[in-house]
Amino acid sequence: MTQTVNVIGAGLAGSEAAWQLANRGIQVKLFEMRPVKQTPAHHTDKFAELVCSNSLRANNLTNAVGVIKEEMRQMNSLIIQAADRCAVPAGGALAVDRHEFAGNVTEQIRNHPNIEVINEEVTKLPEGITIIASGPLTSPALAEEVRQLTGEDYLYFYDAAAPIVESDSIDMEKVYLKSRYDKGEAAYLNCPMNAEEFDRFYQALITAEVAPLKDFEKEMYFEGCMPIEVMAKRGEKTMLFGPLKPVGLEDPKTGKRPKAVIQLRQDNAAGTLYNIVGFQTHLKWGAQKEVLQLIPGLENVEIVRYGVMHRNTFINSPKVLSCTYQLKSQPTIFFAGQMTGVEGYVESAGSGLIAGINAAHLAKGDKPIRFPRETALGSMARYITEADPKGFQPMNINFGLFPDLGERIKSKAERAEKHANRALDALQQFKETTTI
Ligand SMILES: Cc1cc2nc3c(=O)[nH]c(=O)nc-3n(C[C@H](O)[C@H](O)[C@H](O)COP(=O)(O)OP(=O)(O)OC[C@H]3O[C@@H](n4cnc5c(N)ncnc54)[C@H](O)[C@@H]3O)c2cc1C
Repeated sequence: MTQTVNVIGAGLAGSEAAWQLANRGIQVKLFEMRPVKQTPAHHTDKFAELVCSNSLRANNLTNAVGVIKEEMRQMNSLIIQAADRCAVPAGGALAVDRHEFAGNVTEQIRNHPNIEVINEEVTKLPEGITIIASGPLTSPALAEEVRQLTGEDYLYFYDAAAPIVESDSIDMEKVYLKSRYDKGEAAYLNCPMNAEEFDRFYQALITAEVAPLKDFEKEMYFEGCMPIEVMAKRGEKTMLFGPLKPVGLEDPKTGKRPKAVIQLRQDNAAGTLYNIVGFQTHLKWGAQKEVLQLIPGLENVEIVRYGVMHRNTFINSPKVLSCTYQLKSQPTIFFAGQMTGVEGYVESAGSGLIAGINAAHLAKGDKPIRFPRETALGSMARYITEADPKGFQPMNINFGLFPDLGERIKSKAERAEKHANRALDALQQFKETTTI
């Protein structure tokens, strides 16, 4: 008889895992604590809520994260299908209307006959096969359970989220619509700065007041989600080669390249909201407004959501997990999502996809399967479980994911598609020769 599988957390990973299980005929109990108990970063009661950027990043085969998306499409991924349905213009990226997207995922999960949603906080692990997908903001009681289960000390660090502003409040005379190197449609609003404007903005940013960090938590940032003020303090060049990079963003009015450019990305389908790209911040709210108002075009900006910072919890995957996402010491327990140390919406969902498939195998009395190393999904699973466990750091979302595939794609950009196609062929062959 097949067993029921518990999934804890209806975020990107848990929703995908539940979907994969349910579509394989497995009964799923999906536990989600929101809205009974909120996390410090979520705002709604919807599943798969995107807490910061509304972009799922590159959507083409010349980028590793584009390859994993394509693999997930071919694996009937709930998250990627919903994203495709709710896409908003974003050049070569797959960005979504976050409310439509989360609404879509929630509806499909709630309407699935094999999924029972239980709105409560899990404080003790349930009996039976269980996928823990409670994310970087796992509630403290469950985090303690997991700590005891894995016998490992947790690593904590901070992540940051960027502010969202009203498009009505942007001075459209001063900004221009363009994607870098005119790739894809012109999807970004660009705020150009000359040397003087940049200098004023830069000085304000490095001297602005930062919200206090709690004593017991170590100040440690993810490179890919580093607060803008922390980056600025590393030197102005760090910003000019980072999120304020002007190359490929010449001002159409002058034909010239500004000293710096701040980009805004559409955040909802109606186009009434924009988020400030790469502008995660831990500045005090008043200071945030003052600094943003120094950006040309944003002098009268209305901020609908300020940048925030919060804790991130993850396990030492190379020590405790196998590449099937099972706990080595207790194979009926799976981990998925950011808890495993993957970072990013798509990567989290991708690990949920594999954990869901494997938990379904186990529930039916079959052996879990290992995705081939050649595929992006398999490459990611191997990386996080085969990395050096000493000082294990979650993966950086901006620097390409998969050390194998990701690096090959980056270093040999002109042959990227060939590498990507090899990954997709490997997946195809895997599907033809294995019962997935
Ligand atoms: C502030 C912030 C900004 C980020 N910015 C980006 C970004 O811009 N781009 C990007 O790609 N990635 C970003 N990330 C990373 C990305 O959000 C995560 O990788 C992704 O959401 C993780 O998916 P997940 O399913 O593991 O966790 P989540 O999506 O967080 O889902 C976990 C779910 O578990 C629930 N839960 C927690 N504890 C319990 C419990 N005890 N019982 C029941 N339910 C519980 C939570 O309510 C939540 O719904 C960011 C993360 C954070 C926290």
